[in-house]
Amino acid sequence: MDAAIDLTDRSKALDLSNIRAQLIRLEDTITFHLIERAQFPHNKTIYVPGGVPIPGSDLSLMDYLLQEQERIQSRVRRYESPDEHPFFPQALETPILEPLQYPQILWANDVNENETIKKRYIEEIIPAVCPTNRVDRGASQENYGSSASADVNLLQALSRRIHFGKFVAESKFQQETDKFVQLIKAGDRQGIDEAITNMKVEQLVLKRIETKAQTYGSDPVLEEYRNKIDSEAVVNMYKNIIIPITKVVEVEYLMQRLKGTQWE
Ligand SMILES: O=C(O)C(=O)C[C@]1(C(=O)O)C=C[C@@H](O)C=C1
Repeated sequence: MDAAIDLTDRSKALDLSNIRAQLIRLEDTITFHLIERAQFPHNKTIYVPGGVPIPGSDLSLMDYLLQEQERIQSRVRRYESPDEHPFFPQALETPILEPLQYPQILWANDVNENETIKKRYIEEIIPAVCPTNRVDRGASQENYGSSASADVNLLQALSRRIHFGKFVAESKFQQETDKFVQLIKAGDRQGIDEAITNMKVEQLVLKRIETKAQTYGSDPVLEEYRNKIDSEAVVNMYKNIIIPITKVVEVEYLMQRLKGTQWE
């Protein structure tokens, strides 16, 4: 089954089972990128502005690489796609490719949780996945570039997964419009949060991600390559960071959903 979501077809893009299939596929991407990152030490220096001297920039090495990656990817339309959100909007350039015509799927909104995602990534995810109490004491200068490259891949995948919450929210709004209009009009963020929450689905996500971290994180043949990634850290990351921020995206998207509509 090809689970890649078709953003050129509105009804498919808003079908909740298609959206969830996309979230499931992104779990694989995130798990594999985590395994890539976890083979290197924490390398704290790459997250500190000026920690690694960069000619003409006082950004951290990771921010520098992320910004430059976004700049070049903007040229091939990455940020025209409604499921992509930049960390450095000011770095984006006019695409060299012709614009694509996407049907309107999402309502106009300016929700972008990337600052929060990056902060929690640096402060919580990386220390849990790449602990400093290793034999290398958490640093190896020769892996700075590789570590930052893995970070960029991971942050982009996490951002995509989390901002898919907008499609989930739009789909739920379509399903239960009257209920959401009332909650949104009342400014009831907590009520919206409760209405978009599905504990059963969350439990399934956590169970599945644990199995994936354990399975993908161990070599099928070589005993010494077991537990390439701490599955408990991965489950906690989903439970405490990814799912909660996805819900913030859903709630904040819905809070803007009535602008310019008949319900405003
Ligand atoms: O699948 C959904 O319905 C979502 O809203 C996504 C998600 C998640 O982040 O995985 C978030 C909130 C729900 O409680 C369940 C799952």
